[in-house]
Amino acid sequence: MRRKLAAGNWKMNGVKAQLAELDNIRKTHPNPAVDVLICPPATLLSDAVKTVSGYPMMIGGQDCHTANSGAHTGDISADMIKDAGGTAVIVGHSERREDHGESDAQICAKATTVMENGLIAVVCIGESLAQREAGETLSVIGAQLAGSVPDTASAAQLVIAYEPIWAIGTGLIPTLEQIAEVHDFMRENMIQRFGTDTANGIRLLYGGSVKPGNATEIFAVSNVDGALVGGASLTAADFCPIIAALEASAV
Ligand SMILES: O=C(CO)COP(=O)(O)O
Repeated sequence: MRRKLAAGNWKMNGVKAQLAELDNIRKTHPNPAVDVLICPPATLLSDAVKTVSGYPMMIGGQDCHTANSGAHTGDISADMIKDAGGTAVIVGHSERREDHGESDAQICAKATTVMENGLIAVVCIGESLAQREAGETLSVIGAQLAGSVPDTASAAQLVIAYEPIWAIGTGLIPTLEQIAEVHDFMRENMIQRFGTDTANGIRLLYGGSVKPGNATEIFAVSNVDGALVGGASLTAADFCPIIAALEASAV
């Protein structure tokens, strides 16, 4: 039904030498049984696409503008990412929301542009520690889903990544029960909005301190269809065991 997805977000890490890690992933997993996506910094997009030529790995962007072109110094568009050979774009990462003040409405507009360009939008949502401690997690997630996911979304072009802000880069992860609660909530929310068929095709990823050591237990959680991995996607040595754990969970 849903093909599992192991996604890596390199964030602002990597110069050309980093592309060797894509080769290493390819050598270790020549024929992955799950979808694999790496989102390098924009400067490496074209070279990353060339590096994985002939290998079933998707390459994506980490953000894009809402427009396809125009007077927006420093921004890149979904059209440019597509032109470079990318097939997916992360939108609404909490680091973009925080560093650049991005709102749900802007993220929704970005996701719409990504989909209009025929690419997959990986829409990120997640609560802060203060929101979790205040018992607001599900209401925050519900509001972010309502505000950031376009009405026009199709299952094939939408991936949602649940990334609790306090779990990103901290080594902390929610309990498995907490992950299940949010993922079940997200699935139900999508069913209410898009109907069962579409909702059951949307991949829901968990992100935040996913490592080789915790991947297997996270992938066994209800409605977790893969991971969006930051730090542990930077080396094949860390990312390949995560791919393997996802493959094992898929059988
Ligand atoms: O933000 C993340 C992926 O987008 C998660 O980052 P870490 O895996 O480094 O915690």
